[in-house]
This record gives sequence, C-alpha cells and structure tokens, in this order.
Amino acid sequence: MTNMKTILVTGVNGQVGWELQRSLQGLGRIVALSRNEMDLSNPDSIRTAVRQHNPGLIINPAAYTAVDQAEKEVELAHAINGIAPGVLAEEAKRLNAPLIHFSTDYVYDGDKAGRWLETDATNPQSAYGRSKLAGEEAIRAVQAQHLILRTSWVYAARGKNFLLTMLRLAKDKDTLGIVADQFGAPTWCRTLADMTAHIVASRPDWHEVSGTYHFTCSGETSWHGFATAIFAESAKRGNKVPATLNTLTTDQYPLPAKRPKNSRLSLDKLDQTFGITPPSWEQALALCFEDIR
Ligand SMILES: NC(=O)C1=CN([C@@H]2O[C@H](COP(=O)(O)OP(=O)(O)OC[C@H]3O[C@@H](n4cnc5c(N)ncnc54)[C@H](OP(=O)(O)O)[C@@H]3O)[C@@H](O)[C@H]2O)C=CC1
Ligand SMILES: Cc1cn([C@H]2C[C@H](O)[C@@H](COP(=O)(O)OP(=O)(O)O[C@H]3O[C@@H](C)C(=O)[C@@H](O)[C@H]3O)O2)c(=O)[nH]c1=O
Ligand SMILES: [Mg+2]
Repeated sequence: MTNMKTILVTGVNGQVGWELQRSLQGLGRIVALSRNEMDLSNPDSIRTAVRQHNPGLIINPAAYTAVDQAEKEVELAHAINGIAPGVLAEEAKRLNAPLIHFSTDYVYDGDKAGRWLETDATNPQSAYGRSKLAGEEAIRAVQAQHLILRTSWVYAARGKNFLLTMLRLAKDKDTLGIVADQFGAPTWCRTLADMTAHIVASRPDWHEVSGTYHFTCSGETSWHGFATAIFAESAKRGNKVPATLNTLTTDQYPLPAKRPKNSRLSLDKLDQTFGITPPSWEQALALCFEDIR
C-alpha cells in the first residue's frame, strides 16, 4: 500500500523492539532502527534519522536497561533514557505524529501497600529509575501526543532477562537463592508488542488518550515465584532444574542499585481507556516457552 504511514521503531535488537516489528505487520511501513542507524545518546543522530523517514508514528522501546551498571554510567543512562525521549517527542510534534514510549515500575519507590496508580507520586531509587523518570518528564514537557507505557520485569526467549538467566544458572547449579520480598508482574515482550499493536490498530484519538499508563501482564508474584514458575515450565520439557530454590530477602542479595519492593501496578486505566485486559503472567510465560523450543 502506498498511503500507509511509516512507523518508526527504535532499538530493533532489544526485546520489545524485536517483537514490535512482528506485531505491527500490516499497520504501516515499519522502519525499525538499530543503534547504528539512530544513536539515542546523540540528539543530532535522532533528528537526522527521524527527518529522513518522516514517520506518522514513533515508537521508542530502546533504552539503557543495565540497572546496576547505570549507577556507574549515570550520564550515558541519562542521555539515552532521560534526554533522547524529549528529542523524539519534539520531532514527533513537528510531524504531528504520536510518540509511544516505554517506561518502568522503577520510577516508583516501592513503598506503597497496594497497587500503584498512574497518579501516585514517583520517587525512583536508582540511577536507572531516575533516568527513566527524566525521560517521561521530558516527553510531557513537549506536550506532543504521546503514550508513556510503564511496564515491568520484561522477558523474552532471546536477549538479556531474568528468564534466560535462570535457565542458564540451572545448567550447573543445584541450589539457587532468589529474592522473595519484591513483588511485581513478569511481562513477556510479545504481550507488550501485541497490546501496543492493538492500540495502534484501534486508531485512537491520540490527543484524547495522551498520557501515562501501566502496561504489564496481569497478576503478581515475587522473583522467587517467577523463578519457581520458570523451572516448572522448564521441567515439563524435560530439562534439568535446580533441586532447591531458597527464598532470600532483598538484604541477602545485595546489588549496586536498589529495587522497589512493591512494583504491583494497577491496570485499571489501561482497561478503561483501551479495553485491554492483559493475559496473566503465567499464561504468557507458558506461551514464551513454546517460543523457546
Ligand atoms: N527489560 C525490562 O525488564 C524492562 C524494560 N522496561 C523498558 O521497556 C523498554 C524496552 O526494554 P527491553 O526491550 O527489555 O530493552 P533491551 O535492553 O532488551 O533493549 C534495549 C535496546 O535499546 C538499544 N539501545 C541502547 N542504547 C542505545 C543507543 N544509544 N541508541 C540506540 N539504541 C540503543 C539497545 O541496542 P543494542 O542492541 O545495540 O544494545 C537495545 O536494542 C525500555 O524502555 C525499558 O526501559 C521497563 C520495565 C522492565
Ligand atoms: C540472578 C538472580 C537475581 N536475583 C534477584 C535480584 C533482583 O532483585 C531480581 C531481578 O534481578 P535482575 O537483575 O534480573 O532484574 P533487574 O535488572 O532489576 O530488572 C529490571 O530491569 C529493568 C530494566 C526494569 O525496568 C525493571 O522492571 C526490572 O525488570 O532477582 C536473585 O535473587 N537471585 C539470582 O540468582
Ligand atoms: Mg537486568
């Protein structure tokens, strides 16, 4: 089709960027760029690439996602996660195109009793979380049409993630210790990509829906619960799994960056605005295992 709009996707080799190419098929002419084609740490590179393709929609799943490393590379993380989203928003505004951006549960401090609402105060506890919050604020300041989609605990059958770390550790360890006092929703990258495509396909009034949304699989668990489910799925497929999964407290697994204890995000706004009820994290995990085989 000649009159299909161009959809520009950043970070094509990332977990979510990779799946977006697949899920967006048929919704536009997809231009999915790697770091070589658009370097988010360089605003001029961003402007040049956007102006070359003149997209009708920009989707930005690219990010600096190494949470512990970000404590040491604060400036680089800030450039990619904090500055670049604002530049993309300015470019989107010039083109009168919406920007769909991904953010994180790590913008919250994790100290709430119940599920977080999008209207709750943010208070990031890590350099990564602060950089992602800066990116959100930069987008909102531009006042372009945008969706900021806060997701959590993203995994895939490829890339770097907790699921693949667990499967790797299982190969030579019989006992693992896993944090059991941090709660959230593991989210399959394909669920994210499919829900994003669903929103795009529904052709919303972008001005009306502009704003910030929680965007995860349904349900909740701890990292220990997630690991337990991962090994249950893996064992079903005849793989060797650890005999013992010990529960750890956060204090027993010290890391450079502080993680939120409660990352449980309310999905009510997503349902009310777009009529989306995400699959449970358990359902999505089983489907992801089909993809690994
Ligand atoms: N992973 C998670 O658990 C969570 C992620 N999120 C957010 O969701 C989004 C998607 O995350 P996910 O797919 O997991 O991320 P990944 O780490 O899998 O992918 C990130 C992508 O960003 C690219 N990238 C990094 N730096 C640059 C740069 N300077 N210029 C251009 N591209 C760059 C990487 O490129 P390259 O391949 O070359 O390294 C990579 O392809 C991000 O916004 C992230 O903050 C939110 C909550 C949880
Ligand atoms: C490998 C391992 C981790 N853990 C714990 C540490 C930590 O609390 C938790 C998760 O560890 P990870 O380092 O994989 O997760 P982390 O990199 O913090 O994952 C985060 O990434 C960013 C990008 C986000 O936006 C977040 O939503 C979240 O997904 O599991 C164990 O308890 N035992 C282990 O053997
Ligand atoms: Mg990590």
